[in-house]
Amino acid sequence: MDQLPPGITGNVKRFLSGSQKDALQWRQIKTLKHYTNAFVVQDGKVRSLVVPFLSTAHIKEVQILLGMKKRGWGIGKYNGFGGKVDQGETPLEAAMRELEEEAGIQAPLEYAGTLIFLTDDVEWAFHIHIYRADSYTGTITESEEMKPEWFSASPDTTDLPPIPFERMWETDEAWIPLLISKKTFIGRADFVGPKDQSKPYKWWYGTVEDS
Ligand SMILES: COc1nc(N)nc2c1ncn2[C@H]1C[C@H](O)[C@@H](COP(=O)(O)OP(=O)(O)OP(=O)(O)O)O1
Repeated sequence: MDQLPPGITGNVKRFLSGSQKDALQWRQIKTLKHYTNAFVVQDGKVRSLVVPFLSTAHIKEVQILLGMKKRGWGIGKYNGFGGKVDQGETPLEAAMRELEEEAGIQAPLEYAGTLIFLTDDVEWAFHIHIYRADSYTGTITESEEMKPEWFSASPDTTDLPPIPFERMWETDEAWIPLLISKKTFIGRADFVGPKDQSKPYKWWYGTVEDS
């Protein structure tokens, strides 16, 4: 196995890695702050596609709920719902709280993966606990922080817009497919540049193997 980036542990298998400039090293992790990010991924309608001269294929749509961040860190970007883990909370409790505060819903969240992000303007490493759920209860409601919207993970079969990767954090495109296909993942991405224009220069994503 190739050398794992600092902060990545466990029985992992590399899925994708890269760098803009090979000479640059991983940033040093001085302190970690814990964050959450929660996604609802649900089956949509079953569509029938007629394949000429062959048969009719029945394709199930997959839909993902994202929120457009209206303020603060990552403003204007689409992401899952989440924020800092408060003192005395477990990451799961924080994820449930943030999902309710930001999207107005409750969901049976399950652990999906872990991401570590470092960047110029912030001296700590973001340790993000990612969760997903297949269903939710309550009414999806826009909050002061997030504007929720459904997107399609199977764009040819639906009227919903495709996942807006061009308006998400760069490198999200690497792990969102793992989240959707329920493969537990772990990753790290180091960014450079000022806050709203920071770009990844080194990244590593892997799947977590059963031990
Ligand atoms: C590249 O960096 C990031 N990528 C992705 N996909 N998500 C990220 C990245 N950096 C941070 N995040 C996530 C982690 C959290 O879910 C939010 C940030 O949380 P926020 O700063 O809004 O924390 P809150 O507790 O909500 O802050 P308030 O005090 O403003 O409520 O973004």
